[in-house]
Amino acid sequence: MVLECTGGGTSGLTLATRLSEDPSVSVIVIEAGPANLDDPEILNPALIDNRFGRPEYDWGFQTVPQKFCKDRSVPFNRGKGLGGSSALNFLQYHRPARSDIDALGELGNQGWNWELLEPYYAKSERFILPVEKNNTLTYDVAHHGLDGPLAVGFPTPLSTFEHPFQMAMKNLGIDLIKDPIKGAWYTPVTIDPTERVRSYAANKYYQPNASRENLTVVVCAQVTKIVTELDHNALATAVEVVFHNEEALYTVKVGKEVILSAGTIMSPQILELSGIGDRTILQEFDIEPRVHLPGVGENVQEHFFSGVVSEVRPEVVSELYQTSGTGIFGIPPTCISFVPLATISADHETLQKSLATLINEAISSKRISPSLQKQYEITLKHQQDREPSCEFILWPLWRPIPNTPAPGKQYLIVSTLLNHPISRGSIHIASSDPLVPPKINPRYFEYEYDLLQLVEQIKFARKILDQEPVKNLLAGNELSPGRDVQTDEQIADFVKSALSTTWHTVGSCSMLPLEDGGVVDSRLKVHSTTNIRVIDMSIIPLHICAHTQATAYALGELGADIIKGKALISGD
Ligand SMILES: Cc1cc2nc3c(=O)[nH]c(=O)nc-3n(C[C@H](O)[C@H](O)[C@H](O)COP(=O)(O)OP(=O)(O)OC[C@H]3O[C@@H](n4cnc5c(N)ncnc54)[C@H](O)[C@@H]3O)c2cc1C
Repeated sequence: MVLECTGGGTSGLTLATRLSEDPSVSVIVIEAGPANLDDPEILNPALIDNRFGRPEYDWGFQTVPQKFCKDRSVPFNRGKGLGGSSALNFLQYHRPARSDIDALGELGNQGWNWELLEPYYAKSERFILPVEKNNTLTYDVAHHGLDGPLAVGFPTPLSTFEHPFQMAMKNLGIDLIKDPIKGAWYTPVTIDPTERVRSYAANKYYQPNASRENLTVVVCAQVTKIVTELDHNALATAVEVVFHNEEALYTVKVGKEVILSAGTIMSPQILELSGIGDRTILQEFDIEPRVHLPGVGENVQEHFFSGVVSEVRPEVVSELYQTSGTGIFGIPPTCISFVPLATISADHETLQKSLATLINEAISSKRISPSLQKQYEITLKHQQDREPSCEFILWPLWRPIPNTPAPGKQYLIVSTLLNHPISRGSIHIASSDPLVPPKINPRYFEYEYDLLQLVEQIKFARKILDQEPVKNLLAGNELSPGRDVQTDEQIADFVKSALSTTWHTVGSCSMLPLEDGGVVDSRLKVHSTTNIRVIDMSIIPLHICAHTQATAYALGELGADIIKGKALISGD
């Protein structure tokens, strides 16, 4: 049996490594980027954004101008090379709330719930307990896997910012908790604390198994098309995979299955180039439609990301450098809180009502599909049940957002993420030329509700910075938005200028029933095909309130068991 995995990223290498555990199975991974193995620029965990825009590491995508966000074209970095975005990400690692995973089943995906996925989070993780006793850190070993390939731990040393942040959150009525997901706590990171290197799909899954004879990895090879044959029931079967390498095109015959793991941006592009997608879009680019699947490239969701930046008192900066070597400015952020809107906003009931009204109006005017209606109803219910949808992170300023910092000064940012957005975007081909990047349109703030919620979050981020003991660390100068930005309208205007991607995009190949605009079924097979699956973050149909890498690994693990016939065997 031969399986082709296209995309050697987070889910792709997890999947390929697990599938090739069976010597009777041959696995070929085709990765567009270079191998980049043992590269200190990737391994050094302090270098988190040094590779942005460099084509050997980053696809360097951009969105189309955002109509509801000042026509800005927002940078959309994505990892390129073995490990994919796990080689480029900011290392934070944690699982989502149970309710987010149960929602996958509620949307019609038989068998999907927390009980299904939880063992696969655990299977991928090797949580390494801190060696030094640290009264600041909290964790619950029961929430972690201990024997998986992916080393996960806490950065050492921590700075002296974490404890004040936690205390400020407590003073603001946020529960301090041991582990995810509702409250303030310390996220572990994908750093191997023993080796002090980034732990990612390439060095923890692939490299230890690279000598397997049944595992072949081809790099610098961009898949351009899957060639299919149609049977009398119009079911498509993949027969060849075409890839581009150094100006030439190559073809691999499909042995058994093709699995797309090219990520949320590129998996829909490969499907559309192969004639699987909305026939109208395909015809626009003279691509022969093989399977009419209008959901391809639709239902795209992203965490919206903004924040408040404040100057740190100079003496605090020097204390930090003395006490911890590098202080917070040299370590990845670990202070995270996921909280319900109701906890942070006095206006939450008004907002909830406006969400309910928006849903009702959209239904009665037939502006949204029944599938989207189901998604929105789940989002509203999560709000009412006080499930988390807002996120706050304390970290050093790693880039000016958007005002320019004064030379020689140090800043902190409380970032805030809106994790259950209402706006839905799309990712479609922009050309029949596979080397032309797809058109990425997140449609930020198409629904004003998202803007209103983010404004509330910015106001709460300010409260954190104004709260002791954090306040005492700061010089009192707010760099962004700046103290002259006070009214809701002014904050909304700032948010539109400052909004960034969180690189957590999902949904472009949503796992949903066909009649609900789905692209893959609950066993991750592309609808109306016999041997094409998608296994990466693009299949998540309703966004989770968590960073996404833990889920990308869990999907790779689960996907391997589905293919091996060890999970979701009867579809229930
Ligand atoms: C800058 C950044 C910071 C992030 N920070 C965090 C964080 O701190 N914590 C967290 O949990 N998550 C974070 N994420 C998100 C997380 O890393 C991703 O959600 C996850 O890694 C996605 O996994 P994936 O397998 O879906 O895609 P990827 O890991 O991106 O893999 C896709 C792979 O497919 C390859 N590919 C694409 N097209 C083709 C083609 N045509 N042919 C062949 N190969 C192809 C790509 O080169 C890539 O290797 C971050 C992401 C980024 C980009």
